[in-house]
Amino acid sequence: MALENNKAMGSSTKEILTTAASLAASAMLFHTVIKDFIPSKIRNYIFKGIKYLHDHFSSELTLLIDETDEYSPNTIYQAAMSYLNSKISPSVKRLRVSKLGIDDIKFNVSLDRGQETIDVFEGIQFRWHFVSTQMSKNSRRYNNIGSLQIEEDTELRCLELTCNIKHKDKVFDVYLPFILDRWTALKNKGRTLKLFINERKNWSPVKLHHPATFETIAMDMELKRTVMEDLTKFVQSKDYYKSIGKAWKRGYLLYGPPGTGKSSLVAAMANFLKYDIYDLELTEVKNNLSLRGLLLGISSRSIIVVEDIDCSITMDKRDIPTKDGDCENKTVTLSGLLNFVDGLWSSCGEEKIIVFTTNYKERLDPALLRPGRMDMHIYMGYCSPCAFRTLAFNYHNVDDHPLFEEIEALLKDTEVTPATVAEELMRSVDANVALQGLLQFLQCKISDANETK
Ligand SMILES: Nc1ncnc2c1ncn2[C@@H]1O[C@H](COP(=O)(O)OP(=O)(O)OP(=O)(O)O)[C@@H](O)[C@H]1O
Ligand SMILES: [Mg+2]
Repeated sequence: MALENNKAMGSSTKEILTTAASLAASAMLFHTVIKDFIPSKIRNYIFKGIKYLHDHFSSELTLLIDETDEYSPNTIYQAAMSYLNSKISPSVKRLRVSKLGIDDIKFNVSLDRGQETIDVFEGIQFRWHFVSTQMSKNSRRYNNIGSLQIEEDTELRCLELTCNIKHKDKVFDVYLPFILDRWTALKNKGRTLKLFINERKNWSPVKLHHPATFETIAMDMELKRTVMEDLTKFVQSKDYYKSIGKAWKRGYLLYGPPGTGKSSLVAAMANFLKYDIYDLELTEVKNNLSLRGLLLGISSRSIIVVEDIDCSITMDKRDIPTKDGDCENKTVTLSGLLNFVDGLWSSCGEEKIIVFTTNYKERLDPALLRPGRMDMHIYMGYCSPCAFRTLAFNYHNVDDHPLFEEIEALLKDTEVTPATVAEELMRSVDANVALQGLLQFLQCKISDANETK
């Protein structure tokens, strides 16, 4: 449209465009010459004028793609960042290099802040510029629901996409959808799952290589089937959640003694659903405001796990009002966490699973156990005969053995965790030796218990 306008305007417009372009090109030189003679306020004023002229007559279209859309990650930004990693022009002089795991053969190379790269797509040239702005410490602003937010040292990251304005339709109809499709395909196809850990206010990813699957988890068969069905139903229920007006998320509370497979079950869930895990260490989080920032930075299709919830949260402290009346949080509180779990924040972004684990369910605040808060409570108990068979198969590939009957009878009489049974089974690569060792271990344990009675 803009191009047609230019044509209609004829050669005089072309002259203006050329003038504006050369004005902009001379700006740098101009800046160098005048900076010693003209005060900065007047200088800025002159530059704003030149920029206005340039923008007004320019035939370029620039799209700004912010990292976050209000409080949720911006999918276009994520897709474009991933796309650009494979499109960096040879002329780019500054790159960021990382490696997700020690055994990863490939380096992840990405643009550094301030760098530009050119992508040619279907013969059209697109210029990408990675812009980063540091917001000053303790900036205060009101959010869209009118409450005061205090933000510290925020970095605003943004991608600028520039092309000729005549390609505007192509950008929206073809180029950006292509980048998004590529990203979705990459995310779903044989990708390595990630485990995110919170360090101060940010999430740091490492590769998730946990081998646990629902096949290897030793637990009651019926319970295992119920959990798997519940997860499958959840991922297929997008429309259902929408129709009942609920955020598309599900909460699980895993409880039981140490070494019964709670963390392993979380890994099995992630491997089953192909979801990333966000391991939220609450003791590392300064206050509810930081917690909110972290939670809002979590992508959809992920599992948020808070381990040992009974130890990691302040149950009794509440928000402490400051002198000037603002409600500034001094610590992470249960109310802050619950606000997220079933409050408005959790509806930003979709498809999330929240898992809390604890060794002591009875120590949890009743607010956390209230009906409807955690959708499913899963007890991970001591090793049952059925769980033992799974472990024997995991470690020695045996599904029957003459010692099974005796071991299973002893397991009914004593409390041994699957972790302990697994440890005994790993003592030898020979199944006969390992099972004999386990049998002796159980016999000793029971006779010790009888002696102390
Ligand atoms: N139910 C189980 N099925 C298979 N392996 C298990 C199971 N429970 C424990 N294990 C084995 O024991 C190890 C420790 O288990 P895990 O860390 O999952 O227990 P946990 O319940 O999370 O313990 P904690 O309460 O101390 O965090 C696992 O790496 C796994 O090898
Ligand atoms: Mg654990």
